[in-house]
Amino acid sequence: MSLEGSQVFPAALQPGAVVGRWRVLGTLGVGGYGAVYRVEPLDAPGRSFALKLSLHPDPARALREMALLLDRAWHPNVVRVHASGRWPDPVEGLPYFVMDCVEGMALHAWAEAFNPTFRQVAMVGGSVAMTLGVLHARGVLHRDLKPEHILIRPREQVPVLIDFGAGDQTGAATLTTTTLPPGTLHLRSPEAIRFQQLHWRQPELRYPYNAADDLYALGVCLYRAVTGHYPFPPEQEPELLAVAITERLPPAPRDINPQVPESLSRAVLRLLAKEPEQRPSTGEAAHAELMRGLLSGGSAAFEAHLFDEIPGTPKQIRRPAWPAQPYLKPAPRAAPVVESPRRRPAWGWLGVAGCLGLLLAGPGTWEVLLRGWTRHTTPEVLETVSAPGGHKLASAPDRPHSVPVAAPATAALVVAPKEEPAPVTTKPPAPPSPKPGRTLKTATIASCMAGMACASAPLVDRPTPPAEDCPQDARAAMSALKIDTIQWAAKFDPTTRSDFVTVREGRTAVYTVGSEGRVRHGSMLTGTLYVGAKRVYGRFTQLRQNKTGETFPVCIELWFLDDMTRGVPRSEGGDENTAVVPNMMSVRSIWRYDE
Ligand SMILES: Nc1ncnc2c1ncn2[C@@H]1O[C@H](COP(=O)(O)OP(=O)(O)OP(=O)(O)O)[C@@H](O)[C@H]1O
Repeated sequence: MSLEGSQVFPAALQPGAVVGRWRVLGTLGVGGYGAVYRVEPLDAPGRSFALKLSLHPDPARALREMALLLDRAWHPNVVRVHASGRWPDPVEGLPYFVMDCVEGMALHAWAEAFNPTFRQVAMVGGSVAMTLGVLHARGVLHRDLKPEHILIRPREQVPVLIDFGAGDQTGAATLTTTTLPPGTLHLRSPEAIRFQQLHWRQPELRYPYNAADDLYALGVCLYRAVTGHYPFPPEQEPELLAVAITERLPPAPRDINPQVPESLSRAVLRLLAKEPEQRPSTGEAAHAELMRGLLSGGSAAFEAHLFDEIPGTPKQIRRPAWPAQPYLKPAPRAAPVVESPRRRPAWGWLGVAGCLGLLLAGPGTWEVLLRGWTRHTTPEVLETVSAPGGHKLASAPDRPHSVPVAAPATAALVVAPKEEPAPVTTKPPAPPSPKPGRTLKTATIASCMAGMACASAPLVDRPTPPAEDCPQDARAAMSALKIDTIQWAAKFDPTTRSDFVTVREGRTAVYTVGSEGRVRHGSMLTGTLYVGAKRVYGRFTQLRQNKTGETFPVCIELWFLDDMTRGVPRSEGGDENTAVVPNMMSVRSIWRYDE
């Protein structure tokens, strides 16, 4: 392959390409930050290593990951680094480092492909917990633990942690430019999400990520391994997912897969406790809990295999079903997570958490709660936050930031018929209605009447949304659709003849006008609107192709052609949550959402 080609596509090196003194043999994976290749040394062919080539010229993240792996994160269960450099220019090029090539499978894939015993899973989980314990004691946090980052070597059944790119160590300057470190929503702890909801108007604040967050993520990984499902379905709308993580108790693993030994089920659920202080306090404590049943009398249950095999098709497992109503019980804040009440919820559950949460939560949460409220009018609706079409099998796309390499190049461009959020447009010249603040006040008064002390919601202008990189899969999809460098017209409400519409902050959908690239006229863009004092900003992350219903990840923003600036100027009217704007506006594809 030519050097020129390689320079342009660091994520697509072909076998035979040479990086420093390493020859590429194949691709192991492509994540949001780096492409990982199987390589061999030019001077010692036949030995396999993994080379992670940064997709970004800024060396900060790669250097930080390397420094962690070489120094404080050194551990037998953590991938080891052997060499580093820059490519193609040894000084100015993209940073890369070379590590052990872990001949293993991601934890969830291993669980399903090998159908190990609960003993083996408990040992693997315990080993990861111990490793985290050691790292935490050294001040190292992984911060992006997920099944894809726990590789299991099948022969020895030894877990190896990879991808410390989001990792942190005490004393290091923060690289994070967002409230939360890079990560995946369905693995975020409830307290991290609550922090973001409380402080969404202060993007300069950084969540103090800590050991309890890593242990929560381990709980999610183990839940996925022993049940075949994530405790909260990743394919849910992000707002619903966030509410579920903060407010709902997942079913015990044993309720999904009755084979899970009681003690293991309890240990996994403890890792998922809503409050960090209800989780094991250290990795070592988590290890002890995961091992408890193995060492006591009930160890026979640990000899069972995770899943039943489908008769007549050895090696094919039957994944346990996920209940249609998984979250029947609200999570009372500060109650032990293992003691889930059977009662139907009363008004009182909106208590202190509801009061504070409703007053201070981010727009997504407001929107979700409001939708529930207006549709059902009783608080019981908040019990059912499962995905509209029920929980999908865990093999459905998990939305990791890494794109599995085995998938075809168009893997991100999946057909995923899924209920979209209703557009939040309302027709002018009617005044903004219903006013979210009013509905929320009703809800808030209800919770205040339950005896809680409540303050009134602050009415401040929102800062512009924080900067954010466009994920790799969205870039690939936009290139494939041939819309990566264009701006085109869209309408908030294609059914009205009005020139202006009233829009509301939160989840929204707009419709493209005219076809561009491979995108049809009338395709739907879904995303989030931010209502500022002068302009309305919009970030759209999914495109649904008109007629075919195919969905694609994208990075598209509202753009105003007249002044060539992000966002659409507000017309007269509206309030802090709603704005009157032209129905027809421009959108443009971007590779980074800027502040
Ligand atoms: N040392 C390794 N041995 C084998 N495979 C690896 C190794 N390191 C990474 N991989 C594979 O490459 C994929 C991407 O690597 P990695 O997660 O480090 O990249 P990233 O850009 O930081 O990803 P993310 O977007 O998840 O943060 C991994 O999910 C894994 O499948």
